[in-house]
Amino acid sequence: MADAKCATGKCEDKTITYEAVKAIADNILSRIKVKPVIGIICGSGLGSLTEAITNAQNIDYKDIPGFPVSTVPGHAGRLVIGMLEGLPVLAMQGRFHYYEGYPLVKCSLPVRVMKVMGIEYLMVTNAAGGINPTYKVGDIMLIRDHINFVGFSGNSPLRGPNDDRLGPRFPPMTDAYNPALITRALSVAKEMGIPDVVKVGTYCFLGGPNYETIAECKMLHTCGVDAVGMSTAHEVVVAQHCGLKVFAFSLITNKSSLDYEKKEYANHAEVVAVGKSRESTCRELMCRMIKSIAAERGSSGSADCGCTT
Ligand SMILES: O=P(O)(O)O[C@@H]1C[C@H](O)[C@@H](CO)O1
Ligand code: HPA
Repeated sequence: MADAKCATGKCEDKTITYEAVKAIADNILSRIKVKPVIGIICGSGLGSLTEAITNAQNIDYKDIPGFPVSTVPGHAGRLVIGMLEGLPVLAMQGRFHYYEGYPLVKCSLPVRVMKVMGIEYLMVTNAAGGINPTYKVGDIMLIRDHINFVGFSGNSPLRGPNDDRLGPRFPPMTDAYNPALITRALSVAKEMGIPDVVKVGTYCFLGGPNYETIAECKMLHTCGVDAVGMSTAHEVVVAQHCGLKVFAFSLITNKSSLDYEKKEYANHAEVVAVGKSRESTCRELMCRMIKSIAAERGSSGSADCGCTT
C-alpha cells in the first residue's frame, strides 16, 4: 500500500492513494461473476445477514492484497458477493475498528473500494448500546444522523492530501444518511408488523474498545445521542465524501447505564448473542430494503422476500 506525503514513514494516518484503492477494486472485480450495486457492512453478530445471498462467492480478506484483516470475534473476515432480492451485492462479514489499531483511513478503505468498483448504495449495520432510556434490547434504530466524537479532534479518514477522484476536500455531512431510505424503512417496518421495534435516532461513534462509564453515558444522553458504538461514522463520512447513498441501522444489543442505582455491565459475548437472536428480523429488514431499491431501479426482485426464515 503506497503511503503518500509521510516524510518520516511513521505517520499514523497514512494516505491510501487512488491507485492503491483501484488495484484492490480491480483485484476483486477480476474474481467475481457479478458487478455489485449495493455494498453491505455487517455489524457484530450480524454476519448472517449474508445468508440470503444466492450464487454466493466468498473471498477472505487475507486473500485480497492490500486489504486489512478482521481481528474481532463476531466478524468473520470475508466478502460475500452474489445476488440479493434481484440485485448484485457485495457484503462484508466483518469490519475494521479503530481500536484494532488501524488508522481510520484503513478502517474505511473498503468503502472507497466499493465506490471504485461501481457500487452505488452502502448499507451499514452495527451493534450499539441504547442511551435513549425508551430503547429496549433488540430494538432497531434507523440512523438519521451521527455524532463523530473521534472526529472532533481532527482524527478523520479524510485527513491528509485529498484526491478529487475520491471526493471533494470539504464534503458536507447533511443528509449523510439518505432521508428517503429512512422513510422507506419506516414503511417496511410497518409492512413487517414491527413499527414499535424500529426507532429513528442519532448514533455516536466512540473509539472503544472499553464500553462507556455511567458519567459518559449521562453526558451522551444530554448531547442528544440515542445509541453508542465503536464504528460506522468513519465509514459513512467516507461514503458521503465519495457520493454513495447510505442506509444504516443499529441493533440495540444492551442498555447503557444512566443511573448509578441501575448498573449495567456490557460484554461482547452478550452483544454477539443479541445480534444472533435478532438476525432474522435484521435480515428481513435489509432484504426488503434491497427489494424496494431493486423495484425502483426496474430490476427483477424475487416474488417473495426470501429472507424471512
Ligand atoms: O462492528 P460493530 O460496531 O457492530 O461492533 C460493536 C462495537 C464493538 O466492536 C463491539 C463491542 O461489543 O460491538
Ligand atoms: N457501547 C459501545 N459499543 C457497543 C455497545 C456499547 O454499549 N454495545 C455494542 N457496541
